[in-house]
Amino acid sequence: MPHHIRPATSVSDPLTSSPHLPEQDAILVTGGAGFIGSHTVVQLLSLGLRLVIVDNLCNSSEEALHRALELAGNKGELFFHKVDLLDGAALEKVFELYTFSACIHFAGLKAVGESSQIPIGYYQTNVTGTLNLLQLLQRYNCRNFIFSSSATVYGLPSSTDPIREDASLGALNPYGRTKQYIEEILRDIANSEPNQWNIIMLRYFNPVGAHESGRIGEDPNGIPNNLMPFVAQVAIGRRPVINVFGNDYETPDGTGVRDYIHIVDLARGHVAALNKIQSFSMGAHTSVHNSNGTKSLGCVPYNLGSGIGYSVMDMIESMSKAVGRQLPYRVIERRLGDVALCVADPTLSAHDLDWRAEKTLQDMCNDLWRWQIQNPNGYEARVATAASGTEEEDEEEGTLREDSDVASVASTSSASLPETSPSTPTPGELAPSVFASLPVTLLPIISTIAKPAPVMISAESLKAVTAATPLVKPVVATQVPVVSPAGSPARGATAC
Ligand SMILES: O=c1ccn([C@@H]2O[C@H](COP(=O)(O)OP(=O)(O)O[C@H]3O[C@H](CO)[C@H](O)[C@H](O)[C@H]3O)[C@@H](O)[C@H]2O)c(=O)[nH]1
Repeated sequence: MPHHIRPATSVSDPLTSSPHLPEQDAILVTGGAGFIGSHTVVQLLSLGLRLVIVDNLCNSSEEALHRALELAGNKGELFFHKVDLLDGAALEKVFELYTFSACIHFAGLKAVGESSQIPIGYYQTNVTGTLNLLQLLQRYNCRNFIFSSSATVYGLPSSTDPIREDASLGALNPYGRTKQYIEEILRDIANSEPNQWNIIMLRYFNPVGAHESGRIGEDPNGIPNNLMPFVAQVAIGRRPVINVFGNDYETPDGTGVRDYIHIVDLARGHVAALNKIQSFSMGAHTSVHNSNGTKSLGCVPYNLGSGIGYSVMDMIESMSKAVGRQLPYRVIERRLGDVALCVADPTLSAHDLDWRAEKTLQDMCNDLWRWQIQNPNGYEARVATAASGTEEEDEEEGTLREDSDVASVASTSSASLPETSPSTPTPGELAPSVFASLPVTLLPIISTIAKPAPVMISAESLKAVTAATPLVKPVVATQVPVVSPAGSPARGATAC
């Protein structure tokens, strides 16, 4: 039975508020408990949508889903299945339970360094996992798909200009190549069934920050690879000093420049993409055609970035402002594979998706700090691990403590918390329940997909029921590199 996103009242609807779904349909969200996934879930729930989350929780916490539902004011519906995408049989059980109108695919592994050490694991998890998912989507006739791609697919920028979607691709590591290959696969699939697929590939630049409530945020495993989670852990006192990877780049202050984007802006980008897909799904019912004459969107990449570049020193300065004291840093050698600058040209997203990044750098830092100070060890489920620390972490901190080459001394005691602005979920239509007979609870969680009929359990018993599932970390993003003197954002960019 074909499923379509319910047409809005007219094609010219701005479609910015709430994508409407047929009454019995749901949106499948893979990796929905991860950093980008959970923030997107808040946006979608706030619109009253029905979501089915599939996540193996290897790098995420179900607690994020509980909090997401709270943040959405208990709007919408959320069903969670702890399933690994490599377990095709378990995944199919999920497809047997619901009718999906669209899928947002976040799940995957995302650590650049690790991907060079275990490339087979990365190709298997990211590429094979995606193929399993796509096979089922095709079999169950859902051809509306949003993919978490990454600016990493661009590889080494050929110039210092902001990067457009038509730039050449050339990922530099196995992680990036999994994203690039999946993009190619998606193009092939769209071409194989003309006028049927609506696929949007969102190329994330550098997502940072947290929900403004401080309730959900990034909770990396072990030592953070990315700049801002590391900075936040220095701010909270879990690590002694920020390492600045080189200050001899061709940038205004010599440190690397990137296009940082607030996680909530990024999450809104997924709603914008869903709206775009909805308009084409509508086209299937009407005489609306794409500009190239086709009735479907096909497969289109969009950059999700601000178009503004900030240096590492800009980030440290803004985070210091958020925290209320100068954070300690030291300059060390460049990190292998880093580029000087990488910034998005967000023109196409603004034009086609009616989406723009709205939040400021200070918003990103204030919100990140709020999350970090309210959740010093991340989500509750990880407290035990974080508190004991890994051997690697202890070793590193020991080394760093002896290092005197720091710009200032960390002191968490003077930490200040930025003012909290209450979350204001977008009002939206409450979707009817998939299972009308089931009581609506705070978080209807279906834990067992081994049975054909869903079993709803309480949030409290969730951990007991969600036994072991190996594999995959939920996704997150990616990025790439532009420039500005400290505190003054540069539109676009110049050197690489
Ligand atoms: O401890 C750190 C971490 C990072 N940096 C610097 O901070 C900037 C941002 O680094 P991130 O690691 O936060 O982000 P990247 O842009 O390097 O990495 C992103 O882009 C990569 C591809 O280029 C991958 O996609 C990766 O997953 C994604 O996070 C870079 O100039 C980097 O050199 C530091 O100085 N110190």
